[in-house]
Amino acid sequence: MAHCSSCSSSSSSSSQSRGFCPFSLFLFIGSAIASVRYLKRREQSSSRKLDDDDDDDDDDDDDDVEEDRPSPFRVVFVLGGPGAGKGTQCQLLSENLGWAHLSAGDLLRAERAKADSKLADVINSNISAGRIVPSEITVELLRNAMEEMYSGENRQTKFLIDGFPRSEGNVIAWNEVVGNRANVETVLFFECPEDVLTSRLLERSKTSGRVDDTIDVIRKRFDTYKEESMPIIEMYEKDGRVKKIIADRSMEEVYKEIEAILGE
Ligand SMILES: Nc1ncnc2c1ncn2[C@@H]1O[C@H](COP(=O)(O)OP(=O)(O)O)[C@@H](O)[C@H]1O
Ligand SMILES: Nc1ccn([C@@H]2O[C@H](COP(=O)(O)OP(=O)(O)O)[C@@H](O)[C@H]2O)c(=O)n1
Repeated sequence: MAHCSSCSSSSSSSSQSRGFCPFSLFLFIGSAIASVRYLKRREQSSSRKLDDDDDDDDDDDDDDVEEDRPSPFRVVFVLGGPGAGKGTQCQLLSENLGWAHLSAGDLLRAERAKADSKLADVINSNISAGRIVPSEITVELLRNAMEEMYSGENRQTKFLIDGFPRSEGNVIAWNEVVGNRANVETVLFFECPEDVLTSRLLERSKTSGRVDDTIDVIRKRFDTYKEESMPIIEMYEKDGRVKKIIADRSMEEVYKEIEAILGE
């Protein structure tokens, strides 16, 4: 057993001769308790790791999102008709305020463009028809992008999610896959008359190279928006998370309003 310096200095010879020092005993018991606690913790963490490994088959990626993340991701959904200016504003906001911009449409187009993508056909057929791509595809792309940005150098935790959720299926898939690991703080709703949207989209079509920026598909996208996306915006309006943005104004005016909202 170790001897403490206070005992040794005051009565070293007597304590050594008796082989007992109360302070040393105290230290010994303290370190024994600490060792037992340490071993217990090690045991718990290794059995937890095994559980995780077992879970990997069913629930593999959930652990990646949660791993040592202190609090839920902060999310703002950005909704509104095609051409309302969602992408334009998100781009500005991410440059100036540090929110990451994730566009559901951009992620789908990027997946479609991959040479080896098995999803290219299904994504393409839906986008070309102005319909909603199956929700599990879109949510998976979003979830992967969020994880990637969180694991990157910046440890990104604030996301502007542009063009999502656009249907009941989108909401259900989000709740299943991301759920309470993200806190949807606000829903920005860009309101803009249809004739303005049409002229913006036709203007954009001159340079966008998008297969869906043609008048026929634009009309179909408006129908999809009214039938599937508007009910989702109304749902969020009821729970008080919607901030309506009058989008038929200059880019600067729209930007200032949103900047004030996100800066609150
Ligand atoms: N406030 C605005 N006023 C005029 N044109 C705009 C405005 N905001 C965006 N645009 C233009 O309208 C088109 C559609 O904008 P975009 O941001 O791509 O919309 P969304 O992402 O909602 O489809 C783009 O060509 C963009 O440059
Ligand atoms: N949540 C989403 C977002 C986009 N999409 C598809 O991607 C297309 C383009 O969406 P986008 O957000 O890039 O473009 P805008 O319609 O807002 O201009 C949509 O018309 C849908 O076909 C989807 O299926 N689900």
